[in-house]
Amino acid sequence: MIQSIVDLHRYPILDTQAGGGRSVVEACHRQFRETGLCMLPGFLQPEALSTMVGEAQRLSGEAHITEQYRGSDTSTDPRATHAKFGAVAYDRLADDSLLRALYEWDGLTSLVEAIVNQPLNRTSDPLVSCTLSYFSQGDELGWHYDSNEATVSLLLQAADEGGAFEFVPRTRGHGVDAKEREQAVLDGQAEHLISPDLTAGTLSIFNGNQALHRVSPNTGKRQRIVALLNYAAEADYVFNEQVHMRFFGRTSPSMRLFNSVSFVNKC
Ligand SMILES: O=C(O)CCC(=O)C(=O)O
Ligand SMILES: [Fe+2]
Repeated sequence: MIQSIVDLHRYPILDTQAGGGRSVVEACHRQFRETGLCMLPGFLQPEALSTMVGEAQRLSGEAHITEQYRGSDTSTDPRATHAKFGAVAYDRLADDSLLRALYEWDGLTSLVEAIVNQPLNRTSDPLVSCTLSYFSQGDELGWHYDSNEATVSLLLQAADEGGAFEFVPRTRGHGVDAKEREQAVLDGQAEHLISPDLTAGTLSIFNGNQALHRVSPNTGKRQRIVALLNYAAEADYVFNEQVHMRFFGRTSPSMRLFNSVSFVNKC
């Protein structure tokens, strides 16, 4: 099954202790240690990528649009963060969804753990564990930090103009004057900005809790679609209700049923 999802020729990660798998992990770990960002282009098999895009497009109509000006863990500078994009929760992925299968594959958790060199667990959140974000024309996710130890994203469809992922390594952390660096980033003067030309099917792993990063405004017509796969150091981690409400406009799977029933009644 997993061989029809992940390109195991390019990334022989069934065994990360020996041979090619070990080399992949070592190279990724080095990238992650040096910059806090590691990318695996062409991680998905082309057919799996188009199946995932198909599922994401089928679900796009029910994306909850979130718009906010400050996240819960933004920089010290009040100019951060404007965010507007659509989000679909984990419970909307089909039982036979390839994205769900990839997230629930223990081999991926082991790979991420090896790259970041820290024990991690998939989160137990019925909504946030693995989500889809949709950036339509004009949407963006302004400069921010994440609260997770490590963020894993899988780009399913790139924008045709704008919608770029930008990342400033080690904006904050030990012995760093975060305020000065954050201001430079927000002034457009960041010294070490990384702006990779991400292609669809790329898996990225980054320490978004130490590096300011953003998705620049999508100025093109094509929707940018990205899957976010969440992990936590603690077992059975569940995000709080504020996060659920902000991204999905509901707090639990049953609320969705309740909302759609009341919606039908109003029609
Ligand atoms: O869409 C992306 O590539 C990054 C998303 C992100 O930074 C986030 O959801 O916190
Ligand atoms: Fe982020």
